[in-house]
Amino acid sequence: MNQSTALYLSALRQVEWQDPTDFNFPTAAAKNWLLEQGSLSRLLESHCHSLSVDLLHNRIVKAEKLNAQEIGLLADEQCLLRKVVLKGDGQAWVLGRTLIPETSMQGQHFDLAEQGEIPLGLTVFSASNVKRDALQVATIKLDGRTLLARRSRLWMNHKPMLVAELFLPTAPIYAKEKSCNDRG
Ligand SMILES: C=C(O[C@@H]1C=C(C(=O)O)C=C[C@H]1O)C(=O)O
Repeated sequence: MNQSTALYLSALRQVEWQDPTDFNFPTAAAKNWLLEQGSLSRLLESHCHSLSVDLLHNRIVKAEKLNAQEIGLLADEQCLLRKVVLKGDGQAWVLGRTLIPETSMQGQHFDLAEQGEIPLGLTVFSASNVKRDALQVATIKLDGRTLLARRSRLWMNHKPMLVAELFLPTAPIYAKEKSCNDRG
């Protein structure tokens, strides 16, 4: 893992999550990205020719490694911790950090521990019963930039996982919006 990825992951762990109703979205487009209820992977796919995943970490963490918010949103049990970088046409767009309780992995049609370099959302949102709740948003100030992040709980066949996503500097969420007076 390179230094900037480690820095981003550390920042994502320390962020102060906010309720979307209290958040000042920088643009309408950013609001749409942050509040996306469907698969973020699918939304990213629609902005590139090829979406790929670099798997950085995929190991079980003990319950004592979870913070109080994570325990409150999930359960006080050991979880699979999955960290990835989602890339659009080779550009690093999103850092994903997902906690999947062991009980959430049981009884699924897919072994989520073996997800590998397939975007998690493509599998989760293929399930018959999926919903997203507890969505929170945040800004992260790093290297003189303000980056956007979100965290939400996904329920796959009534079993929860917690997904945190940091939008990296080249992500399409930051694309300059054509204002009405933009020429061309
Ligand atoms: C949860 C989703 O999966 C995406 C893919 C991830 C992965 O492959 O680990 C992690 C976070 C998400 O950005 C989604 O597409 O909404």
